[in-house]
Amino acid sequence: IVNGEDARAHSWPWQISMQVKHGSRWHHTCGGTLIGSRWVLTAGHCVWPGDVYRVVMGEHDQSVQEGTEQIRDVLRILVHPDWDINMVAAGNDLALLKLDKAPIMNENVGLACLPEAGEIPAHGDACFISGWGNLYTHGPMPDKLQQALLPVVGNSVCRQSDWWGMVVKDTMICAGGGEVSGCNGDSGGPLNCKGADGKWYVQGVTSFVSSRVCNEVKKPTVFTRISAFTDWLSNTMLYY
Ligand SMILES: CC(C)C[C@H](NC(=O)[C@H](CCCC[NH3+])NC(=O)C(F)(F)F)C(=O)Nc1ccc(C(C)C)cc1
Repeated sequence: IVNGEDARAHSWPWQISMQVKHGSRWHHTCGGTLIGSRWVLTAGHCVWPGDVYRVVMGEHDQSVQEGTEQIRDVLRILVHPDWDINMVAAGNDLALLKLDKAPIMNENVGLACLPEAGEIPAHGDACFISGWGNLYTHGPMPDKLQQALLPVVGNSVCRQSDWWGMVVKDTMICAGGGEVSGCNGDSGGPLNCKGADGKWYVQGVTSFVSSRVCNEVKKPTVFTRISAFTDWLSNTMLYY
């Protein structure tokens, strides 16, 4: 996240770190959201055939063993059937990770609330992006979970030619577009939006930013809109 701040520890208890094994070491590669006792939602572009992943929950500072971490292996990976890495603009940038065992739910690890099918966050809705992605383009990753206020940009604005244009589909949410943005490593993480009931809902899965510079003005961070995939999510989690 570019121009964010340290999150208060464990204030987004559904935020997970998806880690990939390189040799004998594990590296954070993407964010994700705990949406079921054994299910994590992340981005399709976070999954590469042949890689081995694990999920770390209850994490805050990745450089410190805080005693709140719970680590699980990934038993099964289900990438959305219409995701195509060569057609990022088509959307469907989703993957479900089934964990080998459910984590213990506590004040540091909990399930996200998901929106009703078809719910579209309004232009100007105050949402927060969270993640351990780069602090600036090609910059370092932080140790502590970052967060940043990222107001929703309605698709009619986001589709303007000097913004994202027709890259933005109905199944996407734009947010930000100023000096604050997601960046590599935030992929797959949540867009946290406060509902009318005062509860936080995860409305989006971080998908892409400008390929020129993460926080390019008029190129908001683009999220996969979860409320457009409620059937796929429930059917997949029910079946596998
Ligand atoms: C240096 C980085 C920031 C480059 C930038 N990376 C990204 O946007 C990556 C992965 C995107 C998947 C496609 N490979 N995502 C992120 O950095 C995220 F913000 F989501 F955390 C990018 O490729 N962005 C991109 C790629 C394709 C498009 C087409 C839809 C035009 C738009 C933006």
